[in-house]
Amino acid sequence: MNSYRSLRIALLGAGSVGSQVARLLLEQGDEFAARVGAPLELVGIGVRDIDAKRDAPLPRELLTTDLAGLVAGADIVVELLGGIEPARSLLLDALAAGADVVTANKALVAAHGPELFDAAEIVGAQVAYEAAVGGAIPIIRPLEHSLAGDRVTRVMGIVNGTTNFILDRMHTEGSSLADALATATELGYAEADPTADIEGYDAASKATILASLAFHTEVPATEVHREGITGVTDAMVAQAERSGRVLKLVAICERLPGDAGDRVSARVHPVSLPATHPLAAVHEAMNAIFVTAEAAGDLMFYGAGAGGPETASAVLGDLVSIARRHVAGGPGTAGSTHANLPLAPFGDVVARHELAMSVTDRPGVLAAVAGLFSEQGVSVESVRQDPGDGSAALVLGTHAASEARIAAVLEALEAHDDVERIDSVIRLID
Ligand SMILES: NC(=O)c1ccc[n+]([C@@H]2O[C@H](COP(=O)([O-])OP(=O)(O)OC[C@H]3O[C@@H](n4cnc5c(N)ncnc54)[C@H](O)[C@@H]3O)[C@@H](O)[C@H]2O)c1
Ligand SMILES: N[C@@H](CCO)C(=O)O
Ligand code: NA
Repeated sequence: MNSYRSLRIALLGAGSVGSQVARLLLEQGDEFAARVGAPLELVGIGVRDIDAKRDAPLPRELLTTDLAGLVAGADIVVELLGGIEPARSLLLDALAAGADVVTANKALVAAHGPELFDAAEIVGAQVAYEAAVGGAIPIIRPLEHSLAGDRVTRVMGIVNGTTNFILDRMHTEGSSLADALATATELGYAEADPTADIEGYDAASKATILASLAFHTEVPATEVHREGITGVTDAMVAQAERSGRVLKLVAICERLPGDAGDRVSARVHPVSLPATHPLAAVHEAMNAIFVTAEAAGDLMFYGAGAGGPETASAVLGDLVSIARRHVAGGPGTAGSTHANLPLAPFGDVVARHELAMSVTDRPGVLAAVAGLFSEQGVSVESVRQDPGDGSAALVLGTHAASEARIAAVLEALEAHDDVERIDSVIRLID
């Protein structure tokens, strides 16, 4: 090993992920030093309550409630607090002082990534956030580095473990959404406020990050169309199973070609996948991300998207890589927004849809309903009708149609006297 001075590491947060990062750094210090070429000195761990119970026992003398003091003088700040403030301000202070930053905070990177990256660029520092998407799965680095010479056309993935766990339990055990969420929370997958998971906010943050990286375009979180899983019913699960399909919450980031040039779309919503689709085999809280690039073709990244030690793996990978640059020198790398492609409105996105509805059970209703589809230029691919007691359950599958046209069909259906209720709308993936 050369004689490079030790690097001062400040760790903010000792929760599920932070306590594991601290444990591994302390347990494997010699190995990290060998890999980096300099000792990594954990100078302190910023916590809220020194006496709180932790997942891993940590040396009391390292714990401090003075987070601002800890950040000052650090070479690398590892932020594992979660939330926007005080994480944002602490990291901006760290960057202003020339420190590098590692974070797992997808909410922060999605909402304030450009602000952090700009602050880093001013001083030549780095911001690394591999753990923010797909937990342990290497996905940020592949998009930023390995695929830097290719043109990515689509990123589609299961990026929220909690909702995947819930939908999986609804399919495999007939669990209710509420029961499955309670289990996911007990297992430590869910966010502190699980609304972020089940309403799709967490996945939307990840979609923002993935789309921005994949397409070299700033994609604000507010531009990501978002639907969670609270509208997914037992009946929809049963319906999907009857068709040999599985419901999953996915993030889709696409480059949409058009006459006026390419545009970018990022969205999060449930989809119905054939049971044979590779993403259908992603069970429990696992994550998987499909990347399609022009030259590389299809790539799939699979692994643990949540969990303390798993996420710590990605955090420590970033830490080692940043620490190596300190020792070896050379420029840092960062994503770019040079392409700056326009964003496509959600209405322009095209998909096959399946609409289930309850209609009056009388002759001519099917033709009337089908007519509403054709009036909006939506072509019906399949129709199934189950007669009921005075009303009939109708399931119509469409050919690929824009979201705007489907929205118009739904409006017309809702206004139609013979349509009692729209039971569900789900997008189909082939
Ligand atoms: N847990 C996972 O599986 C996972 C996976 C990927 C990313 N992440 C991200 O990693 C980050 C940490 O997640 P976690 O699961 O460890 O959360 P956590 O809630 O278990 O830990 C956060 C810790 O930070 C502390 N904290 C928060 N604000 C503080 C403040 N102002 N001062 C001092 N301490 C403060 C909390 O007391 C808590 O101990 C989050 O950004 C999360 O989104 C977590
Ligand atoms: N709540 C998140 C944690 C990992 O980001 C999930 O369920 O995937
Ligand atoms: Na990752």
